[in-house]
Amino acid sequence: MSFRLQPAPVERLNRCQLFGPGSRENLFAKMAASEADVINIDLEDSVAPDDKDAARKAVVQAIGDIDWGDKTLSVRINGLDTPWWYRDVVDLLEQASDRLDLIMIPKAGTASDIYAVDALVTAIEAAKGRKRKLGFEAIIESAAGISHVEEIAAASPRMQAISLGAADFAASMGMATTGIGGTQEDYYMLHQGQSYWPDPWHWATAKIVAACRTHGVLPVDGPYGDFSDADGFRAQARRVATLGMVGKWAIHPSQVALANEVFSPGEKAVTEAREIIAAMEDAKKSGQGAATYKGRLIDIASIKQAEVIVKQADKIAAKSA
Ligand SMILES: CC(=O)SCCNC(=O)CCNC(=O)[C@H](O)C(C)(C)COP(=O)(O)OP(=O)(O)OC[C@H]1O[C@@H](n2cnc3c(N)ncnc32)[C@H](O)[C@@H]1OP(=O)(O)O
Ligand SMILES: O=CC(=O)O
Ligand SMILES: [Mg+2]
Repeated sequence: MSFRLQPAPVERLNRCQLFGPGSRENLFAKMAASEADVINIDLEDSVAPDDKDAARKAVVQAIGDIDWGDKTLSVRINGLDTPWWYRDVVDLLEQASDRLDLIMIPKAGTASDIYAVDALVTAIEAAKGRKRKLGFEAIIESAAGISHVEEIAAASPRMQAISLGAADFAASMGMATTGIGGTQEDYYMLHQGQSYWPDPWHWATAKIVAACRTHGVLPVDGPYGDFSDADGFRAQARRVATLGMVGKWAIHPSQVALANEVFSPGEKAVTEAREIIAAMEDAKKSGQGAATYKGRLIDIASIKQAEVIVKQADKIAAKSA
């Protein structure tokens, strides 16, 4: 282990981030009433250019007007390659209430992108005497973003989460697909006449998780476009959960329960994790660093693995208490 301990990410649930266009005001109350841990109101790609100004105005208003309960509230601003992003930041910080928790920076390509937004946010917070410091989340959805993901994760103490955006990522990488996430028909292996479909998102997912874990940032999976395919969503979510991601976006309300289900450890997993911790306590008392649990090796590392599950279960229990 490096002498530098791995920093802990922010202590909050992030199982599901529900998205909705900032131009569809009638969805805001429905989003607030959902079971998602995080709400992302979008000013970027789901809002048409002609609607940008009206959407921004509506979002600024809704941040203060709607009861968002205990949800983490985030607004996705426009990309730094557009004429809209600075106005998004200025109006959100000058005019919206401090109920806003985060802004999401799309298409982050380098640490300088985060730095530029940080500089603007810091200046407005000081000028306006805003008491709550705004947090950031970013989307990795370009070749540049995935190449520089570690410096992006480290770019600002405001950074709380990073998502993989499969749609723009596929476009930027020149991938031969129009699907958003999930299995890709032509990405297969042939063995003895049988086809197998590996995960084309695996490399990017693992790279994002490593960068995030190094710098105490939450790694999150982005959209699964086919919202009629619950099984496909579940499979994608289970794969990224296994690789260390803490949650997934929902681009339709039907995906919220699916994400919550996958990123909430089941009773069996929690019981087993608690039993492993207890078995290791017993082992320690008798001076052993390793023990046997259900016929398999457990050791000090098993405690840390089990704690990931127990901590998540405790956070969920605290939320519903
Ligand atoms: C690649 C990316 O960047 S993804 C992130 C950006 N994209 C987005 O934010 C898109 C988010 N999703 C949406 O805009 C919509 O869900 C769509 C366009 C996909 C489908 O919208 P609709 O055709 O209205 O969906 P549908 O008719 O199935 O809606 C069913 C119900 O859920 C509501 N609903 C739909 N989307 C949402 C949402 N995002 N949040 C909350 N409620 C919603 C509808 O108002 C409707 O409510 P009702 O039963 O009270 O009438
Ligand atoms: O913004 C998200 C994406 O998948 O692109
Ligand atoms: Mg995108």
